[in-house]
Amino acid sequence: MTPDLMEEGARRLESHGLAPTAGQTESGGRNASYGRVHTPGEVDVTHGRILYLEDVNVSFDGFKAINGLSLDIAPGELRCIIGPNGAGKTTMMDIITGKTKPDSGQVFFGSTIDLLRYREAEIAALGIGRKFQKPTVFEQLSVFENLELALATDKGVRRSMVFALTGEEKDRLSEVLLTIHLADSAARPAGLLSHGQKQWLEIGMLLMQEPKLLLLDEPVAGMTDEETERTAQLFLTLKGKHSLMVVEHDMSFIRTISEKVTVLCEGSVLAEGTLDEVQADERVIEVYLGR
Ligand SMILES: Nc1ncnc2c1ncn2[C@@H]1O[C@H](COP(=O)(O)OP(=O)(O)OP(=O)(O)O)[C@@H](O)[C@H]1O
Repeated sequence: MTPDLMEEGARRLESHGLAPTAGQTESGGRNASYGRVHTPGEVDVTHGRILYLEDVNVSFDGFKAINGLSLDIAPGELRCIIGPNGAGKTTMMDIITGKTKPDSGQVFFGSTIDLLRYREAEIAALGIGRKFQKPTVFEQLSVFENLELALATDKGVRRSMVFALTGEEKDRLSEVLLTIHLADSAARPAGLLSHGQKQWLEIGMLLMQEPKLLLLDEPVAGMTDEETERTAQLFLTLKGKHSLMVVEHDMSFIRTISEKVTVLCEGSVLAEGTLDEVQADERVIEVYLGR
């Protein structure tokens, strides 16, 4: 959650006579990228790629966390990223979202938008949404109000306490409530939701901003089997309309949703293909899946 969304949430809570809960977020400083600041232009996907990384390198104190990383994602694709701890998966997402600037390489959104020229908030505004591992929602606000709040930042009306939803926005909010399986819980305080429902709500908050590309970091960690299954269905619904990059360790979840899987290791792509293909790859078995 960006500072401006935090501020807006605090104002909303005050207007309800509620004090903002300290530690509203649990994401350890790695927060979701809300806060669209301007209307995004169209992303040029005529070359069949919504995201394109070429020979990207990042070192931390001489340690190469990302090492000649190249990959691309097609519009509407649902790409799964797997790999051992420390492979560079989070750092790759940090680079795409502008949190970390690489030492060298290219990172393009569509064919024309050079992401390395933009700051984190601007990249969110361009239509790249990021979901961190832990849910980040305003627990004292209702599900509906959380979604409304995501729209408020989208509309650039952070300073106004009250704004009227247009018919189109009401429709979007209703559609998102259905998509995230929370239509029956619209009036519930978010704090009363289960862990899985909070995750869906946060995904819904991103969806309110109509992102073109969604980056999701371990979305089913800590979920029950039923919640994991519902999340798989949710992602399959989102695919096509949005492009998704999903980092996950849960192999049965990946089997349910995946088309193409990329295996990262030591900061670069070790293997790419269907889950069956990468699971049969000796190098992947060696470094990640075990024998
Ligand atoms: N800011 C930083 N400073 C120093 N080293 C870092 C920093 N960020 C990441 N690293 C190192 O870079 C490597 C890649 O880390 P990263 O978090 O991207 O891996 P990961 O694939 O996401 O791992 P995991 O599956 O455990 O989340 C690790 O060795 C990590 O310790």
